[in-house]
Amino acid sequence: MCGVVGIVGFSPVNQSIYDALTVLQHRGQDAAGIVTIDENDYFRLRKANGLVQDVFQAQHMQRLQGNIGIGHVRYPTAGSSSVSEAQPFYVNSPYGITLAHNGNLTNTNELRDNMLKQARRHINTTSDSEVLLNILASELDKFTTDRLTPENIFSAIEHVHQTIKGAYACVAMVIGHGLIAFRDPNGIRPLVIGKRVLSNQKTEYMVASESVALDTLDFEFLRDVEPGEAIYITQDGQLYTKQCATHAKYCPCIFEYVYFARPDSLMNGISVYQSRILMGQKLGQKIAKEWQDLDIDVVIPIPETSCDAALEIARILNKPYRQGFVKNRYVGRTFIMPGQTMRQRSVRRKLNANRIEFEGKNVLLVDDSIVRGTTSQQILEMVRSVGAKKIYLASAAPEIRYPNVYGIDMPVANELIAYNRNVQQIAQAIGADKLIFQDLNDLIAAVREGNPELTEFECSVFDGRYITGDISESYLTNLQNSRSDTSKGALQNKDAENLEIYNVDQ
Ligand SMILES: O=P(O)(O)OC[C@H]1O[C@H](OP(=O)(O)OP(=O)(O)O)[C@H](O)[C@@H]1O
Ligand SMILES: NC(=O)CC[C@H](N)C(=O)O
Ligand SMILES: [Mg+2]
Repeated sequence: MCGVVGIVGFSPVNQSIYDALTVLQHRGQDAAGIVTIDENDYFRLRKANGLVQDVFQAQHMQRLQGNIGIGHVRYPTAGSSSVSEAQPFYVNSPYGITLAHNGNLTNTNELRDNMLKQARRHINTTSDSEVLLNILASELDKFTTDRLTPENIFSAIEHVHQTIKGAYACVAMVIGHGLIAFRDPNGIRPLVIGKRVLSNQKTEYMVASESVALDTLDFEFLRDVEPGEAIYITQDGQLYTKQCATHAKYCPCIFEYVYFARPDSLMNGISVYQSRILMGQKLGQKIAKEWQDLDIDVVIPIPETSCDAALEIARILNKPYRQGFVKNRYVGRTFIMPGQTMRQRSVRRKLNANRIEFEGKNVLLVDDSIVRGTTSQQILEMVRSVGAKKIYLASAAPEIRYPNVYGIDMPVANELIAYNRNVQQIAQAIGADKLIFQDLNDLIAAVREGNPELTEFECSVFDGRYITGDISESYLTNLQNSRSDTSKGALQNKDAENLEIYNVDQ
């Protein structure tokens, strides 16, 4: 669930893009990149594996000159996690284009073949985002004029929408022109736009995955970029917008609200924080109804994302809410780490139990979601070892039984703890005395309450329905073969690092 940002300003944007990426860090911890256009119309690029604070040193920031730029934090969901697949990507023709992408394409292989056969474009990595950039480049290349008009750009995006499938929220820059941003016709991945009016009345624009990036930089939130819509902001600050898809509709990813997004973001008109409070409320009511005679002493969240929901559950159940775990602030999110071994090792380093809150008590632990069960298995073991009597577990999201193909790295059903198991069997596998999940209808209702105009959500991990209509059994089998934890490990060991052609180490 990468994070993207783009700014068209009237003074250097390097620091602002850096700051925006730091507040989008929760969306991707694997690699970060910034590209700017300097006053001589050269791209200036720095990207590498690591957190934002590690990737950009003073010497990189000084080189990232220019008043227009884009940035990316990466959580790999296609290809490898090698630095050669860090974003933004660059292509030199036409004009010189760079692009950063959040999401995942579902027809990448076919597109890659077509690019080679029809446009004679070679793609040097296994990244779907490099394919996407080449499709955009190839569409822009069809105009023979020296300068593209806004209509040319929108027409190119229309064709991009017709060609690619899947989820994408993108920012791109074209030398001599400006910044382009666009969102897939289902609006699966988020994208917002904001502005900042300077004292000389000039307006700077910013697009970002989450509104929290606008807040941090004192940009005024304008609105969500609509599904299918494209935004074009020229290098001198003129804003153009157009709906570029014929059947655009809102079907945003519900997992953004469950886990990915920051609670202080406003996404598709819905406060993420409010949706989590409501998830807690609904689950609290279900627990009160179904576990009437359960003797719960205390409600404890598994930090960090579950805290908002857990607090509300405690309120509904009229039980004390306690911080039973201490979270190590120097360990990031475990779910978005690339391999299962790393995820497993990190849970124990990240969370430690406060014995006093557990000893001799019946505890209700709350998590926002249970995916592979990595967190809950280890946490429950730890909680038992510090003397908890009974351990009950509640998940603010329903059982996750299906792979995701739109930008969440859960490509294989049998890696999911709920796959082929009923609630009792999951409880047993995790080691819980009792387990309860949110109902899907309640989850949808909790999120929808913030914006009742939204009628559809992308819920495939819960119900196995894929909105783009192109996900077959054989697609999922291929995905399993290429992206399971075992095959990813093999790729990493082979030669993914050698794919690099741009040396970005310095
Ligand atoms: O069942 P699993 O495969 O372990 O995945 C689910 C867990 O992973 C996430 O936490 P994470 O540590 O990524 O981030 P957080 O601090 O935001 O909760 C999520 O909040 C759950 O706790
Ligand atoms: N999580 C994402 O949005 C990933 C973007 C892209 N598919 C990549 O793997 O780099
Ligand atoms: Mg968590």
